[in-house]
Amino acid sequence: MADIMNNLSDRLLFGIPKKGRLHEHSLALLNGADINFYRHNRLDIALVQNLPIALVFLPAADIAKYVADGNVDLGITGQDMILESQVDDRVVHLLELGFGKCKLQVQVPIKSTIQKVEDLVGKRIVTSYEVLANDYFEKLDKKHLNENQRKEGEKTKIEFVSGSVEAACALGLADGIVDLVESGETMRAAGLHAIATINSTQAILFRNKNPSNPSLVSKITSRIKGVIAAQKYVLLSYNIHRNTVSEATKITPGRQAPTISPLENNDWVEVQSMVCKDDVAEIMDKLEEIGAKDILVFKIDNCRV
Ligand SMILES: Nc1ncnc2c1ncn2[C@@H]1O[C@H](COP(=O)(O)OP(=O)(O)OP(=O)(O)O)[C@@H](O)[C@H]1O
Ligand SMILES: O=P(O)(O)OC[C@H]1O[C@H](OP(=O)(O)OP(=O)(O)O)[C@H](O)[C@@H]1O
Ligand SMILES: [Mg+2]
Repeated sequence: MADIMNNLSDRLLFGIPKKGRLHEHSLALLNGADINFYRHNRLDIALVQNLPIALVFLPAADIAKYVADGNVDLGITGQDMILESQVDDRVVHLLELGFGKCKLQVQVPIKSTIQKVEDLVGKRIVTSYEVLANDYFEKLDKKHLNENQRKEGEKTKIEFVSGSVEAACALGLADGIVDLVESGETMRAAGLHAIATINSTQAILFRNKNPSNPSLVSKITSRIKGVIAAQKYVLLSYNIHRNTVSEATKITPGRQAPTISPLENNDWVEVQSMVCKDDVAEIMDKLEEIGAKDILVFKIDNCRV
């Protein structure tokens, strides 16, 4: 422990969610970016073995503030946490990470008479997103209540709970909640449905305005960018008659441009191109239709684009 503390001064501090929905995904990114570390049992700081970085494992909710205040140089958390912590103007967004995707929604019991957000004006809301819920309902209050009513305490009441928000209506604590929805399973299981979306969020890599080692921040950003691109794309290779190349490369234009290599048989060429994983089946169908042969799909382990 003492060793670790003495070793922090020359290291870039990188905040990683210590639990919850972003934890495993963040570790997978570090692994893909070859950021190797050993974490002692129960210790929330880990030294990276092959780079001058120390990982600091923190609750996702705190990472935004630590990065904004400069206690930590770089971090991963949800965009929602950055907004909720009110630090958006004090950090620099580097990369959207493609996980932790969900929506912050206003939800009410399916059986309730409340059908639209306007019906919640003046009522009780329970949430873990006090700031965002307050902003949202303050605007609604302004629209639907006059100044006197707002002064006389007829405003919508926002109450904070740190988790299990979905239970609040059934427990009689709230008329509606503001909570995250991904699959909708939690919401449905609690007998709730969404009547409005406040915002959509995903995990991002972001930094402090004056990181201690900017070139190392750039290096990590490029590595992580490569890992994300590798997850998103596959490499497609196929053979096609020269006469059809221009048609084929319209189907697979590549990120920059496709690579075209001659084959021993002069009339045919091999084309290699990165394509989005989600589109690959449809692209293969189209290539087959125009006469492409030997269509192969390769997984990309890592890349720089
Ligand atoms: N169901 C979900 N699907 C996708 N992303 C989510 C989900 N729930 C939360 N997130 C994202 O993860 C971030 C951290 O939330 P999470 O609830 O995982 O953290 P936590 O409260 O620290 O952990 P826990 O709830 O396990 O105690 C949120 O700010 C949001 O961006
Ligand atoms: O739409 P779903 O896929 O069901 O996901 C949404 C749920 O995930 C989060 O809860 P979490 O698992 O973090 O539990 P918590 O309430 O203890 O924070 C969030 O607060 C919702 O309850
Ligand atoms: Mg949670």
